[in-house]
Amino acid sequence: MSAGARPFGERLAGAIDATGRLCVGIDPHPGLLTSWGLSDDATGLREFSLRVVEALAGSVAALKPQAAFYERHGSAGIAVLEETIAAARSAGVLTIVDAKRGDIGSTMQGYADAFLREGSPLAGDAVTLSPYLGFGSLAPAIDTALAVGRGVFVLCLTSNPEGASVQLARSDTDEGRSVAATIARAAAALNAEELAAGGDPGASRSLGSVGLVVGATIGEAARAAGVDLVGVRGPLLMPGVGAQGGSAQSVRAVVGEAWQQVLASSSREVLGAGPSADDLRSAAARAAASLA
Ligand SMILES: O=C(O)c1cc(=O)[nH]c(=O)n1[C@@H]1O[C@H](COP(=O)(O)O)[C@@H](O)[C@H]1O
Repeated sequence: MSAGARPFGERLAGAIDATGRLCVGIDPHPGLLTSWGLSDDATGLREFSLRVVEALAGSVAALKPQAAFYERHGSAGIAVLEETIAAARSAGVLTIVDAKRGDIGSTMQGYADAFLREGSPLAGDAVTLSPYLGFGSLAPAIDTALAVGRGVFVLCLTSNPEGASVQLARSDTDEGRSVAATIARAAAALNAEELAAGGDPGASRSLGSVGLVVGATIGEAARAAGVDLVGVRGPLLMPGVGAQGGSAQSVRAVVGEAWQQVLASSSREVLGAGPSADDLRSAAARAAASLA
């Protein structure tokens, strides 16, 4: 899909309405390449990625290629990531490039140019960002995304157990709020501005283009951290479904009233059903049905 006039949040809401709340991560782990009968090199990576796009386009709301598994193959792997993004665009499925970038503002513009600028071969429809140099340092990426109808997902409450030691810490500079709550409030302010500018300040089903990453495995952490997920008014990318132990039930328990914002994500559990396209589609359909 060519980014442009329609905001990312609106395009994602349309994809969720059409196909359900599932995103499938394209995480070509070496073990998965082997179990699919493919070589652990750029040729195997290409075959794996294009098969996933072909099998799942049209039946999931988004695909999320994990940049790490392309970068480990060097420049040939990055070329495959570019080809995967282009194939998904041609197939009409949204892509979230999982690159988790974050740096000082001036360098952040470089990442924005790579992952969000119109015409960049590494630009999907959205990118994951890490806010631990300060949410404000992400401004060049967020500004670039919003200007061209792309989106971002900012890490807020991650699925890994180590995340809590940083994300639940209380800030000295933001009235004692948790780090996660500070991040969520910053995203909420940007979404309120975007939705108001789009003439849709009140509609509860609208989604802004600044999403948060909230793990499917975090239990009560959003409440403990004082994070108002409904108030964010942006999509909640929820990895951890499947291999990390998360499920539709755990997603519901984490988000409560914010269900309409959920985009649950699963990688290994779906990919492990391959290489047959039918088996991949069945695994994705089972995961999507549990989220209906
Ligand atoms: O940003 C992410 O997608 C992400 C954030 C997070 O908190 N936890 C998390 O697992 N992820 C990513 O989601 C994917 C999870 O893969 P599976 O555990 O195989 O479903 C990996 O690519 C992770 O890097």
